[in-house]
Amino acid sequence: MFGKHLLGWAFNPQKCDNTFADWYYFCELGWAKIWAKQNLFLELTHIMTNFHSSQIPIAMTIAGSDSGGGAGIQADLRTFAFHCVHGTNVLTCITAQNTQGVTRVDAMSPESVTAQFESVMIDMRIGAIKTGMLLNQEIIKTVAKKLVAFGFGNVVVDPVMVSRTGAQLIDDEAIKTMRDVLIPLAAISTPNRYEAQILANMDIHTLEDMQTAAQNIYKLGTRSVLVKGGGMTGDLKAVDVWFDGDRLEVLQTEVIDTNHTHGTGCTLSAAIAANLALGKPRFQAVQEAKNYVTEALKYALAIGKGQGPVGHFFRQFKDEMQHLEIFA
Ligand SMILES: Nc1ncnc2c1ncn2[C@@H]1O[C@H](COP(=O)(O)OP(=O)(O)OP(=O)(O)O)[C@@H](O)[C@H]1O
Ligand SMILES: Cc1ncc(COP(=O)(O)O)c(N)n1
Repeated sequence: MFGKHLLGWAFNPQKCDNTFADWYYFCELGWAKIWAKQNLFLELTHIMTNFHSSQIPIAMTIAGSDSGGGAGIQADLRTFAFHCVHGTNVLTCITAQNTQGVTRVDAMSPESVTAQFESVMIDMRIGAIKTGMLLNQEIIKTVAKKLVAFGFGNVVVDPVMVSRTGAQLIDDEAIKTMRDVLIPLAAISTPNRYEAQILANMDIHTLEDMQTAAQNIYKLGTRSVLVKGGGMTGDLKAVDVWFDGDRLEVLQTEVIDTNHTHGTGCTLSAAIAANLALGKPRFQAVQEAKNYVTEALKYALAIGKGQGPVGHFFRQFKDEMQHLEIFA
């Protein structure tokens, strides 16, 4: 009984309220104490298995691996964990990457992408999916086909096509497929400035441009769109524009003064997907995700020789770790 109550507290998403540290400490300390003092391990394992299948929300990321651990699948899974959402993943490519850039990319085959997707979908109840780096036209088409086959609509499409610095990451054919085939399947699309320029077919320099672009991209068929401002200048860096066919909203936070912004886009879309999996409405999911990214930027990690990653749960450990001087 005692074990049941403790597990209920530790893994109840309603009570979780972003306290990844609570969860961590519970596992590290609480669990060990229970084992040592009461020898209830087998009972707890049994309860946890039942709990897992019935109550923990599950999300999926379809994205690439970042060997440096700052973006891609690695950032997505950490973000899901912070939100107390179990993360599953479909790997689309493997990048050799660090804080200074990408030196090699190996694509997974469309057959592998299909197999990973089906394997998870037929077994678990997925609440929301996010897509990240899909790399090429074949993989984009494969993902779109599978989403349609499973009738899955709770999808956040982060159309990774152009980096925030303006470098094109996928070829023109793949961009066309992203625009014509995948974006129309999205519940929420989250283009950055340069991706929005391509999708909306216009230059973006001002807040008004971001608003017009959001309205144009909505016409592609996505059920809502968030044009992100990280690639803008000045205060607009922290401004995103939302349009869902009805509401045109400007989301603004403080600008965080850091160069260590690697993984912000991945983290934002993963946090939106986690919030959707937790059952939050779309606009609320986006608002809370933006606040989460802003917090993660405050605890960005000055690691490596280049642009370090955002700190996904370091806020929780700030008192213990401040002396290490790792934060940006
Ligand atoms: N310096 C900053 N201060 C506050 N918010 C920021 C800053 N930089 C980016 N953001 C926010 O981070 C989120 C991600 O936006 P961004 O435009 O950087 O996406 P992206 O280009 O896909 O990401 P990346 O740079 O990781 O490729 C947005 O909500 C944006 O407003
Ligand atoms: C594997 C992979 N996926 C995505 C991105 C973009 O990351 P972000 O836009 O969040 O910095 C990246 N650098 N690597």
